[in-house]
Amino acid sequence: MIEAVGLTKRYGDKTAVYNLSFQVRPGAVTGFLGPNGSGKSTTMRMILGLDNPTAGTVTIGGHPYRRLPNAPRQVGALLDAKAVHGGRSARNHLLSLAQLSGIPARRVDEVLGVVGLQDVAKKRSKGFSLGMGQRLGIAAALLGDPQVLLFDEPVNGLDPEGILWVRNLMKALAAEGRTVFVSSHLMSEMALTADHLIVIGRGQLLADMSITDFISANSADFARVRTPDSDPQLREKLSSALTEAGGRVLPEQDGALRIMGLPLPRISDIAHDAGVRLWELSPHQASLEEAYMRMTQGAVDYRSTIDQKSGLQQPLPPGAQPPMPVPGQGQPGWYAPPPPQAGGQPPTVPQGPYGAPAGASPAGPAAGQPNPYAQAPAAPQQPAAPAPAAPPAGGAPAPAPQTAPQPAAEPKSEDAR
Ligand SMILES: Nc1ncnc2c1ncn2[C@@H]1O[C@H](COP(=O)(O)OP(=O)(O)OP(=O)(O)O)[C@@H](O)[C@H]1O
Repeated sequence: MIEAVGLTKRYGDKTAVYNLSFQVRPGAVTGFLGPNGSGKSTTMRMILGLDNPTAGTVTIGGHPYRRLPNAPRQVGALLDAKAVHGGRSARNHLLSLAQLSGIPARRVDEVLGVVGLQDVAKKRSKGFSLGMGQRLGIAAALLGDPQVLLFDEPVNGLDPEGILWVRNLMKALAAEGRTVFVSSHLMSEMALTADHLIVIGRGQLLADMSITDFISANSADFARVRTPDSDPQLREKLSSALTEAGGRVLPEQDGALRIMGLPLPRISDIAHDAGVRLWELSPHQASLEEAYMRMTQGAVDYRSTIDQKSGLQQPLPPGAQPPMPVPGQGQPGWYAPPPPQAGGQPPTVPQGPYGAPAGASPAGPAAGQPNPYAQAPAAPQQPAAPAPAAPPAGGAPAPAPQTAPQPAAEPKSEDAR
């Protein structure tokens, strides 16, 4: 298990991670989500002992990474697939990593087979495609047959077959009882792969819950209603009637209406009473992507000037009400309506492992430390220059950038796959 408690990282004035507490448990794939620059890679580097926390702790199997005995056999990681000596063959790259960690050479051939690179094992990695590089990075992570695995954007550059392979691999690793922690920007992929989600925004915890809970806590059930295209007045009439009855009405891109706050039978009755024929009346639940967008839109650092100026919103139809802002979560867009609760309040969310709300609100400030985000402007910030990669911390032998280690407290079977 990975456990972070009050984890904070500052780079000069920049607070990359603030008071982050979470657990990543074995036997499940835990997705790690957050907008660009929200602190995912920094968190992973701290887990792997590549960066020192400014405050707080993070342990693997109860030990800081650097104190794990034979760490490369306890924890494996893919952080940067490009961090490979391009002049070396895939096999030699893995062999050198194996030698450093006392892993037998036969394991190199095994993992090359697992990731499907056996036929190009003797080719120099500088000729590898992005997808091949990702596979080589995954092979390096698997080398020590670790119980704990961290993957930073593992499906980057992979084709659909490769993405499916990674998905099945993650699930299989978790099914073997391993701890699998994976960051990704692909929500649809996370919805298919992860059992549990940890979501951060501007370095702070936004959610720590199962995918199912995350979607229901951050999205609203809604109905789609479509009136005959030939008569736009019917749409307006229905929109007014539904609004009058207490529903929230938003336009869909295809001309339908999205209705929140009214059950389907009631919508049907209202339409009937108003003399409006319906071509569609269907129940819906927002996708993980919509739920994620809704949760994180207040914590996005980098936003297109086009989005800033015109937004994604469409003009509302007559009688329709704009979505209400949710405290601490920014202004919802048309695709991310507030939950259908009185006053547009955010839903009750499950408690996190430390008693703090694991859902919409960030964890409280660390004792004695001011919250650096307390005064953060709601408006998007100016894009900053890309951050330089953090150097390995201190003088301790750092793991190879893409190959980090695995935890001591959990038993593991050698060559289990
Ligand atoms: N070595 C560093 N020095 C200064 N600032 C840094 C350093 N590393 C990261 N940062 C800053 O910390 C913040 C978090 O960066 P991080 O790379 O952890 O985010 P991320 O969530 O992984 O982003 P992405 O999804 O774009 O990879 C960013 O604002 C980044 O510029």
